[in-house]
Amino acid sequence: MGSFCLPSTFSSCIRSSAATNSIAMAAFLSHHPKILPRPFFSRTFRFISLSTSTKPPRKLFQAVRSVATPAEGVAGFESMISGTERKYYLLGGKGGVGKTSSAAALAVKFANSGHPTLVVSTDPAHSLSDSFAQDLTGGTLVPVEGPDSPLFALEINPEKAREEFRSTAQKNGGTGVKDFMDGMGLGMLVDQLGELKLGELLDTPPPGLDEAIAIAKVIQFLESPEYNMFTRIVFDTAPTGHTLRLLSLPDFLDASIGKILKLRQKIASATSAIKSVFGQEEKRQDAADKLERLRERMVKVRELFRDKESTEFVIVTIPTVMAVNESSRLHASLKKESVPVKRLIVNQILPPSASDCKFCAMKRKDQLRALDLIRNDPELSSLLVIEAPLVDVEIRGVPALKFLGDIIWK
Ligand SMILES: Nc1ncnc2c1ncn2[C@@H]1O[C@H](COP(=O)(O)OP(=O)(O)OP(=O)(O)O)[C@@H](O)[C@H]1O
Repeated sequence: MGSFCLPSTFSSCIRSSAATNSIAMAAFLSHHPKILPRPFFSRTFRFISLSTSTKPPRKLFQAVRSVATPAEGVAGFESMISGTERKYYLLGGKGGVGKTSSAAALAVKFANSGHPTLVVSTDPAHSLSDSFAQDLTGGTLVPVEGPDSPLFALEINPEKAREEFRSTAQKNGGTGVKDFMDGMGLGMLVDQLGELKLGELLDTPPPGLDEAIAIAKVIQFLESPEYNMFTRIVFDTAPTGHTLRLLSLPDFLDASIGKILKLRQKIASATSAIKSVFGQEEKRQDAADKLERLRERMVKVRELFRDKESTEFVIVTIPTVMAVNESSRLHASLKKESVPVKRLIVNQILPPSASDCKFCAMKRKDQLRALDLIRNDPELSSLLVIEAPLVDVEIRGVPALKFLGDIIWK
């Protein structure tokens, strides 16, 4: 009999029956015989069962099913896969609640539904590689093996990008920096920062640089033919604070660029007569044009984040008072930024207990209270709540993500 143990004082509490597991596994495999690599067959997926008795298959499937509380006008997963125009899904929430697992599972589900999909991590502490059990580091597109349609992953590595930036700055006396930033779609910022000491700037990176790099990648998605094939793009975002900075950065850059342009205009009108005599007028105009183009791109990114037709932010949480409160604040901030939010995943829910496990019963009671809090929260009650169960193995690799995705996304 397989068992799942909480701290040793409670170790007698939680058990899952091997029979139950094998039923779940057999059902899973009968539907998806091809996708499992050999070693996976030896693994079993179990939902924590608080009962010591073996449940019949039908009961098991009730436990396996996630529960979606309908919110008015929010359709299920079918609506997420309908249409071949590109859609963006951003998943975010408090640290450790299951953002990466839910995002990776969604990406696998999209790819298995026929959508060439890209999953991007903008969390400086990446865990996509761990989630897919594949090395996805390096800052380039990496194909993920397993799904029916192409699935690529990209971990944006702000520290590595900053390092590259710093070393080119040092090696080439600054000239290589422009090429690097051009590659990131941010070349014009270098022109603007030209007179600043970049080396010093990067030793103490200004707040928002990580997000600027992530935004630069978003700009690439919008413009580069390399990314044209993707009809679904899933973002695994950093914990709440970073995400909000990421979302408000286009506004900030747009405003800053606007100010720079205005300032330049003023200086230009004072000096243009002199400069044109010395042949610098054309160069100045060219720089202003580029800045204006960058500003336009920022406007595009901002519009993208707010476009109800193409973008949705999914909040992921767990049933604890702290996580629910943070989700409520996150939704309020996203609303303020006019970012569309429809769904709330409540992850890691314990199933009802049939045993006398006091620890589990108390934990579940707490969780039910938190679920109640969600139902009565003015920010969260309007969202479609997707309840996802706690499983007793780590969700790693495509088969496991497919399994989780089939539970959450329907
Ligand atoms: N429903 C679940 N049942 C069991 N374990 C889960 C479940 N969801 C997530 N986990 C596990 O919880 C851990 C954290 O999950 P994950 O990395 O997806 O969270 P995160 O919110 O992305 O974390 P971070 O904020 O650190 O990036 C992982 O070990 C993952 O396997």
